[in-house]
Amino acid sequence: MEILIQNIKGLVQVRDASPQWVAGKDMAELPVMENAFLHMKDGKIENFGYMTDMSVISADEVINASGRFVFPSFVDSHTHLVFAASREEEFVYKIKGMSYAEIAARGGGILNSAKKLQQATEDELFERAMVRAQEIIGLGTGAVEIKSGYGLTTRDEIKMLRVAKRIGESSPLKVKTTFLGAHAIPKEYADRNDYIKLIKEEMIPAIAEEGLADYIDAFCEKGFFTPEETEDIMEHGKKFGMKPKIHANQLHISGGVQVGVKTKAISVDHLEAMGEEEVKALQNTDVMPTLLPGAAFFLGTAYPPAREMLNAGLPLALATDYNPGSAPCGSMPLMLSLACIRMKMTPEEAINAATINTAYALELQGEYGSITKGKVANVFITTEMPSYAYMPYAFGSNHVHTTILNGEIINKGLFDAV
Ligand SMILES: N=CN[C@@H](CCC(=O)O)C(=O)O
Ligand SMILES: [Zn+2]
Repeated sequence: MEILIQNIKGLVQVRDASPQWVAGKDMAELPVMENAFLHMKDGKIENFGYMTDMSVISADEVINASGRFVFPSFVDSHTHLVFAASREEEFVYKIKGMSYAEIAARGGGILNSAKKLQQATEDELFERAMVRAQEIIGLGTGAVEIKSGYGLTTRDEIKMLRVAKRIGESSPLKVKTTFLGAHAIPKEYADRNDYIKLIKEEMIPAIAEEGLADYIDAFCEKGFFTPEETEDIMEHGKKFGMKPKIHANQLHISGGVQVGVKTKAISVDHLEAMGEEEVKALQNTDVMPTLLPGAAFFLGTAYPPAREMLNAGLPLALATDYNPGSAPCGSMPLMLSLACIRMKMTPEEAINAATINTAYALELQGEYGSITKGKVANVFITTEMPSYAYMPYAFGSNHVHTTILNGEIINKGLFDAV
């Protein structure tokens, strides 16, 4: 299959040689080629350039993108896409003033999702998660990380990860999986060490045996897992080939950032509660700080101090955290808007954060996250818009018009019939 997109108003995130990531001041630079063409062949980006330099290309499909922009598909590097049911009853408790921690302490929150997930079959979970997978494809996402963490028994954690893997096999999404058995301690464990022992001695070996997880995660937070426990679990996971990616500093300065640095995590995610020491700890490391503004928006907590982190020269990634408890939304375009509006990131910084830097956070920067020859042909064409900054500016609408994943047209002209 060969696709040619021509007369592109702006080809966004074009890079001849893709960097590992972009950090600090460099995040303000977003390379955009105006009046461009993009040629995709056999699932890969074959060539791109200015229309004035285009030679004759005989493609199976020729798309005229005049007035529209072409972006590399978003990489959403943090989701809990597999869950059994929504939790809007807790949404109402929150509206009435109860905090996330109070709801969790009363058996709501993660434990509530675990109860529902344990009752669902693998096929039921798969069907429900596939609906979400289709939804995020329509919102411009092409690669996604999916965590377990609502199973909390060996059987159910495995069930979740099998479903996550099946999504990667049954949809055009590139999927990476993360084992998050250390999401919460189930109520039946009078001694928390017994649950941690189960994670280390039973869950991790069984999951590794089936090759179900690329990464290992823990919710390092007051009332969940301590920094010492997190470190112990991360180190154990590493022995089984799972690299750390940690839920850190969401509600408090939890020590999660430092554990991430110490255990050489690929990313530390959330970072709503950051002090100077945490920012410093991340400097000169390979850890990608990943911000999840959908959770701060939904829970009404402080937003991560993005500008301070950028001023300190750090790279930033942006992901949705799509989950039923703290961020029931898988829209990467909305994350761009929240990053700009609430965290004072510029559109250029936000787009870099949601493409090349999230690709790094999934170790996919060699194949995804930019328009670079030889990378996977994962792109979307926008609706007609005056500039690429219109994408985060005009929040709440879907500006993704046509989705191409692995060099195949997935959704075309979603709004043409409207
Ligand atoms: N913070 C921990 N885990 C999820 C929320 C889980 C839930 O409430 O179901 C998060 O990333 O926000
Ligand atoms: Zn999360």
